This record gives sequence, structure tokens and C-alpha cells, in this order.
Amino acid sequence: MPLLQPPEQQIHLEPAAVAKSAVAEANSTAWIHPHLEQGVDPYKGRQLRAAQPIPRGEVVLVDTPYAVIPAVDDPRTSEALLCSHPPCSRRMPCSAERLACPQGCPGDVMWCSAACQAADRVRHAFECTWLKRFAPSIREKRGEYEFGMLWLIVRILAARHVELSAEGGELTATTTTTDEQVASGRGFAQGWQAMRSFCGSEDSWSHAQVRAWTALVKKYLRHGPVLPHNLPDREVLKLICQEEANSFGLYPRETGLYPVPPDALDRGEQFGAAVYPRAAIANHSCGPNMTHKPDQHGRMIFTAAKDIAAGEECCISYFDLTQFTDLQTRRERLQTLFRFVCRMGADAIRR
Ligand SMILES: C[S@@+](CC[C@H](N)C(=O)[O-])C[C@H]1O[C@@H](n2cnc3c(N)ncnc32)[C@H](O)[C@@H]1O
Repeated sequence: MPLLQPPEQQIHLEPAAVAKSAVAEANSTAWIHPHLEQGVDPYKGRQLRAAQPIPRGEVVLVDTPYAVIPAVDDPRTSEALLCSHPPCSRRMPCSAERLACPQGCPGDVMWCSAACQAADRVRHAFECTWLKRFAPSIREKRGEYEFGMLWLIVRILAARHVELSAEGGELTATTTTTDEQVASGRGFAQGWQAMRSFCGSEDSWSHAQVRAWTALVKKYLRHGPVLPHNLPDREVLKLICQEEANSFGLYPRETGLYPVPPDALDRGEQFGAAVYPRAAIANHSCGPNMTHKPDQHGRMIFTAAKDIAAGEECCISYFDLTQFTDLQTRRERLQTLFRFVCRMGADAIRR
């Protein structure tokens, strides 16, 4: 049981509450530990670290997704399909009421209530035509992984569209606005501004990979009547490079308990993927001091897995430590998926 309960975590999002502005609501349910700050490491780039000690068991960060997609084999029988309204994102069992898209979107698009469906109207309208036009053929020709990646990009663009609509067409630099954060001057970027500050560029990936993504952008993600985002191809390609370096898989059990207990369960079957403005700042360690796990609304929760000293970096594990136990496979995994090598790897395994 965490010693420090962020007040927002106790809020249960009822359909009526969910019907509020998606942008304001997503930001109001994020929470950052008062001792957590951002820093920069010369090798790793941006990092999270403890400005003052954070005791074991305390929640360090609660972050709301900017965009999230479900990842289930069969939406009709899945017990983990997500409500499409981002601030809700609750997992809906088969037995629960689910509302489908009246325009005939794929079965993965469902809402848990009429209130969520109504609150999500502007965001979903952005993706609806694209999904109907492309989802079946992308799935058939390219498989679920590429479909999921492209859909997550479309949902990021949809979230940007909602922000633009809310701000009258101009996106301004915004940060979280709790009094305490403003007072300490450690505001974390949020929204589209945060997406733009994600690491990852064409240089981070192989030429072959960038060529393949460039082809996908031209075929499926170009600005036009189906996807009216007004961004040049190059910006959309950059977004893919960033999304691939910063997105989280959503799993039912926690990731990163370290040292791995002998009877530890794996983190379970993936049920979604999401991008988080603030959680994306966390770097990887093979001996992490935080665990991470999504809550029942798709919010990413970081919890201190040990006492974290002042000045210490707050890290998560990017993969399931119960599944990747030797140094070689961990290195390969990081190199292939994230394009870096963890310098802590050997030490962490020896300890
Ligand atoms: C999700 S981002 C983490 C935040 C990132 N450092 C930044 O500046 O935004 C993932 C990227 O951070 C860097 N990174 C994360 N953990 C690292 C580590 N242990 N060693 C080196 N680089 C790391 C890699 O460039 C990786 O692709």
C-alpha cells in the first residue's frame, strides 16, 4: 500500500464526470510527487530524479495518456477492451454495456457509456473515416503491430486536433498548473507540446526502418480529407520516430520489480499501448528503483520500489525483468527496440 496517496487517485471517474472537456480532465487527473524533478544526463538525455528522498512504496507519478489504443485479439470476446474516451479508458469486460461506433468503425472502437461516447465525439470524428477506410486493409496486409503503430499515431493527431479545437486553432506551450509545481518552477510539459519534446528522430533509427516508415506515411498518414492534420510528411515521420521510442505497452501486472523475486509472475498479456507526456521522461535501468503499471483508467502509475535518495535518478525497466534475465538478451532487446545499451546492465544482473 503506498504511503502517500495522490488525492486524484481516489477519484472514481463516473460517466457524468467523464463528459467534461477531455483536455482539462486528462490534466487534472495527473499527479507528480512533490520531490520529483526533471534533469538532463549527458548520455541518456532527459531524466526523472528525486530532488529530495522518496520513500519506498510512495507513488511517484500518475500520468494520463495523451493517446491510447486497445490491443486485443478479438474485441467481441476480450475482457480488456478499452473505452475509447481517453480520460476514461476503462477496461470493459464482455458482459458490460458497450456502445459501438454508429458509423461502422472496427469492433475495437467502443465506449462504456453514452456519456463517454458523447464526450469523445470531436476526437473520434477525427479518426473515424481513417479507421473505416484503412483499418481492414492495413491489418490484412501488414499485421497488427503496424496497424497498432499507425492507429496510435492517428490517435495522437486526434488528440492534437482536440487541443487545437479547444484553443481556437493555436497550440501554445503549456505545462501542468498545480500551484505547487508553478511555485517550484518545475513544470512538466503536457499535451502536444510534450509530444514535440519527446526524444527520437530519423537519426535514431536505421535507414531501412526510416524508409519503411516514410512509405507508411505517404500511403496512410498524409494530410488530406481523410486525415486533416495539416502537418507535412516529415513532421509525421518524426512523430513515428518519437512514438516508437516513447510509447508504453499496457500490461495487467506491474513491470520492474527488482531484484526479481524467485516466484515473480510475468506482467501478463498486453492489452493496449499509449503515450504519456511525463512518464516518457523516465529512462531505463536493468536495476530500476520504480515499478510501473497502468491503473483501471489507463493512467500510468510509477511507484518507488525502494527508498530513493535525494539526487538519485528515478528509473523504470522498459521490459519485463522476469522474461529477460541474461545480459545478452537484455542488450539485444534494448538495442533492437530502443537503440541504446544500458550501461547498468552487467552491474544490475550481478547484484
Ligand atoms: C522514453 S525516452 C526516455 C527519456 C529520454 N532520455 C529523453 O531525453 O526524452 C527513451 C530514450 O531515452 C534514452 N535512454 C533511456 N534509458 C537509457 C539508458 N539506460 N541508457 C542510455 N540511454 C537511455 C534512449 O535514447 C531511449 O531511446
